[in-house]
Amino acid sequence: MIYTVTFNPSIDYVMFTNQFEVGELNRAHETNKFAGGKGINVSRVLKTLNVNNTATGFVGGFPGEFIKDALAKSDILTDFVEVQDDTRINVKLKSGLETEINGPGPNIEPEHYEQFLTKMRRTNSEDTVIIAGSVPITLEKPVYQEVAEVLKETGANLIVDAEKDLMKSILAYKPKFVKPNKTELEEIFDKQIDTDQEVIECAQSLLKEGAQAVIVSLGGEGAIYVDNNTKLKAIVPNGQVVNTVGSGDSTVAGMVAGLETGKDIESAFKLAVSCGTATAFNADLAEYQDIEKITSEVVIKHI
Ligand SMILES: Nc1ncnc2c1ncn2[C@@H]1O[C@H](COP(=O)(O)OP(=O)(O)O)[C@@H](O)[C@H]1O
Ligand SMILES: O=P(O)(O)OC[C@H]1O[C@](O)(COP(=O)(O)O)[C@@H](O)[C@@H]1O
Repeated sequence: MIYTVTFNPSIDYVMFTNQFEVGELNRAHETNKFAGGKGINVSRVLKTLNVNNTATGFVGGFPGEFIKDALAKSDILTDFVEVQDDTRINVKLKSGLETEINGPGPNIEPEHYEQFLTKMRRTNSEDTVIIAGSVPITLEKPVYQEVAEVLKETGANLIVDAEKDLMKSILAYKPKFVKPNKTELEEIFDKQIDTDQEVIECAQSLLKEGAQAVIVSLGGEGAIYVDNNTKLKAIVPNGQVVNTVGSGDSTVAGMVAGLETGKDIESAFKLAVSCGTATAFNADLAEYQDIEKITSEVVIKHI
């Protein structure tokens, strides 16, 4: 089974405004609410690609009910730990520019965390676990590392999409791949990255630290894939960007789906970026027909 872990899910409240003035009354002309959080987005796109999976993590209160309900409607299996506090609601403001405010997340009690670890202890070497996104601030333990330690024992495959220290903390556990975006890569290496060669060198450093492969997503510039044998660059088509929230998560989902269905690295990577771009061009996450169309337009080069 494929499991996605979202420690800190969210309702993504997307508001489209014609203009936005800080400190003034602004009115949205359209709003949407989506079940979000990085692992949950991966689950949703995996399901769109007909790859069954189970979403786990912590949910609470009415936003938690909203998320479980949305996933059930999409036939996605869930196995969340229920907490007392409300799951966060993240605001995504689309006013020409994209502005995001993400909440800190609910209180997670030690017994909730223990219940979650028990679920991870039930995985086995046939399973893949994708851990993605931030950790609620009340969960002070090194949870990424602790989960990676459990998975090392059970033999399950690990895939990670998280910021700076969270991602760095698990490299030694040899994740199948990690997916920083360019900004995250710059934060990890504390320097500005301007060229593909610099991206490759940073990715290779992550390989040296233990990652088996690295996908660096570059927004509208596509993405670069690096492992010890292969270096690929994906060029994505131009189109109308509607909402890039979840693009990176969609990239992760496409890669997992590609590998899971036996595609070679190049085809899996092509599917990955096609999912990312199909999401960027849509109000919600990528839809199947759009992914198929964009796949025929993406160009993959060996670099
Ligand atoms: N403006 C865009 N035009 C086309 N594709 C995009 C655009 N922004 C994002 N994407 C697609 O989504 C992927 C992930 O986007 P990126 O912004 O790098 O990740 P994240 O959401 O993690 O910050 C990119 O590799 C690309 O395929
Ligand atoms: O856990 P974090 O880092 O606060 O991120 C959560 C947010 O990221 C998202 O998962 C989107 O992530 P990406 O745009 O990087 O794919 C949103 O659904 C959610 O609001």
